[in-house]
Amino acid sequence: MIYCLGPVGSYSEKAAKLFAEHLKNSEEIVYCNSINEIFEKLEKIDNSIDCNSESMVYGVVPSENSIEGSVTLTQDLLMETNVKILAEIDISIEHALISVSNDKKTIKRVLSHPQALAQCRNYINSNHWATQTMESTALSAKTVAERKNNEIAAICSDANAELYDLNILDKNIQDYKNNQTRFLLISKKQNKEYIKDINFGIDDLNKVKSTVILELKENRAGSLYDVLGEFKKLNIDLSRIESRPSKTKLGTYVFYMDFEYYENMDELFNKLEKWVSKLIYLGTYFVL
Ligand SMILES: O=C(O)C(=O)C[C@]1(C(=O)O)C=C[C@@H](O)C=C1
Repeated sequence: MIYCLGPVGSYSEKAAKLFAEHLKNSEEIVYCNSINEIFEKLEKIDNSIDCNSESMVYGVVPSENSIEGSVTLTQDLLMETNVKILAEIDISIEHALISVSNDKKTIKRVLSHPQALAQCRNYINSNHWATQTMESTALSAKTVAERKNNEIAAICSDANAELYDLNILDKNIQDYKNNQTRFLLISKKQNKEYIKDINFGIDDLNKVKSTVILELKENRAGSLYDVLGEFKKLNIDLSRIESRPSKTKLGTYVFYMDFEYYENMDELFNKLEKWVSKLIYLGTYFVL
């Protein structure tokens, strides 16, 4: 079973279907109303079941977009809940404008997920439309269909036009044409060795990476440098470093780091422990 942001027609559903192709017995997709709900559902699960079990429960969440950057809610919930990352996939996002109206001139307000509205900011501003945020792009399409109002339109994938019987008024409307969102497959599990549990049919370790969240012990000159030095000494290539507020005090941060496969994580963690007060290991996982 895979929890993802619904309803039918969301980009998260598309990601969930792609992940499902690699998972045994996990074709069933369960639609949630929000990203929070996905994490809440996973948190409640008994984590003693093993990854190959038919009852394994997964979640799919958006983590990062090429125009807007991090999906901060997902980043925060990764830190605050006890889930692990099992795989990652990047999806091309092409937004369309859809409505019950078949004339763009009647539109006064556009509905969508905040990430999608932000990805189309210039387009929306140039048309002088008001905006309304929704929990997902597909929910905005569903809402537009239900309200039957010529003045509102949804920003979502063009597939929603057929799903909700609406007209496509414009296609490929995001401000930068090459728009991609990264999605994560997550589950609740303690085991450090997921990579051995799940068979994604990938042997290439170049397609494996790890993510940790670190909080520095001290705020002094060179404390981040010391942490980065441990990666350098072990010759581990970092692919992302991002800071988020620690939420304990203004001006204090935690660091999210993605890095290439390294066979001895305990060795790395032992070295990092000297410099960090918190180390959350989010997993070693496949890039599909
Ligand atoms: O609303 C959706 O369809 C989603 O799956 C969410 C989401 C996101 O949160 O980034 C996914 C892809 C797009 O970047 C816009 C919205």
